[in-house]
Amino acid sequence: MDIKDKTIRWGIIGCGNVTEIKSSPAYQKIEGFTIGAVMRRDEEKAADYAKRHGIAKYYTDADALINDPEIDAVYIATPPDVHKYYGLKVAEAGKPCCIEKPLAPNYKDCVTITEAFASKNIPLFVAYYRRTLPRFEQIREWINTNKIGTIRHLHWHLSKPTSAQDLSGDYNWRTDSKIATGGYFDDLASHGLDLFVHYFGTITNVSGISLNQQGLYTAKDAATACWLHESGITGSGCWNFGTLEREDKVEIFGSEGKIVFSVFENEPILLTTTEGTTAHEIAHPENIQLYHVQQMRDHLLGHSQHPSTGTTATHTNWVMDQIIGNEI
Ligand SMILES: NC(=O)C1=CN([C@@H]2O[C@H](COP(=O)(O)OP(=O)(O)OC[C@H]3O[C@@H](n4cnc5c(N)ncnc54)[C@H](OP(=O)(O)O)[C@@H]3O)[C@@H](O)[C@H]2O)C=CC1
Ligand SMILES: O=C1CO[C@H](CO)[C@@H](O)[C@@H]1O
Repeated sequence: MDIKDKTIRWGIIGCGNVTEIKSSPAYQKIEGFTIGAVMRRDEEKAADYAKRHGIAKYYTDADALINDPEIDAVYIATPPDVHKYYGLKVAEAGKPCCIEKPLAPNYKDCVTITEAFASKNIPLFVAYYRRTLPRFEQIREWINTNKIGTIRHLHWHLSKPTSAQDLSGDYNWRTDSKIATGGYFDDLASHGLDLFVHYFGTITNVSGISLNQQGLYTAKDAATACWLHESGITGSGCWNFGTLEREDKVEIFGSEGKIVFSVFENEPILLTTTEGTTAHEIAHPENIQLYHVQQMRDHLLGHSQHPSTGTTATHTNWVMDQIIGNEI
């Protein structure tokens, strides 16, 4: 039976934090999608998750989920170090796939994953859901309709205090250099950089400085960079994970105005034009991946093209590797 004629049954590999509210409920809410099974290595937690979310089957073996004939598509929501391992198996099984961000810990692995799906002409989506959120699409509309004139430059400053977990020395995959060379940069800066490419196109030149200032974990904790989009717009960024105060501020500078917003916080967007400054509150859906999931459904039905694919996410990893200094 053609995928277009039936409800698409998703299997989820890795059912941790991101899936609880942000993603899984969206897969159950969108008409034409359902969740057929989940998998994680801890059986008790897998069973508990399936029960709480009303999912019929759970596995501790990913191969069993991937090859289950009652599973049509697979969402990989594990930490990034095993995205390639599972992604290649899903491509081999010939099933559409969505992989959490970042697509992999480095650009090379992203290329391998993306080519595996492309060679079989199977859709590969990546959960950079900001590309589908009304709040960020409103900004894109202002940019594209020259609301602030010709765009010249953008700057993003993201900083966070050292957390109790960072100080405790307890294991955290987000700051393990074997999983994320750039630490919280990989985890968080990826979202904004991906969004800037969505707004302004491919980045052709980028240089960065990155290091570990605090010595609290193996990953890096500080980075700064400048770059050029193919459109001629310049960008700069600064990410630091050991400051007194939290800050998350993007400024887009145009010839006739400015847009100020935050990537993670829900403060109003400030739009300055020659007529003054206005504040705009645009709420997110309860399950923040809702429109991303809806657009995967529309893509699979052949109605529209999803904005976040293996190809777009691979470019984001290329930019990140340039900044963090991973070998390309
Ligand atoms: N788009 C977004 O807003 C967000 C995206 N993310 C991304 O989602 C992914 C997961 O993050 P998060 O949910 O916070 O992580 P968690 O640590 O909360 O959960 C990870 C899950 O993956 C499972 N897992 C870990 N290793 C393996 C493995 N080798 N095989 C199978 N399952 C495994 C764990 O279960 P077990 O140990 O039992 O196997 C657990 O269920 C990351 O890529 C992250 O960057 C995260 C948060 C927000
Ligand atoms: O991608 C992400 C978005 O935000 C979360 C925190 O607020 C992160 O932990 C996460 O990995």
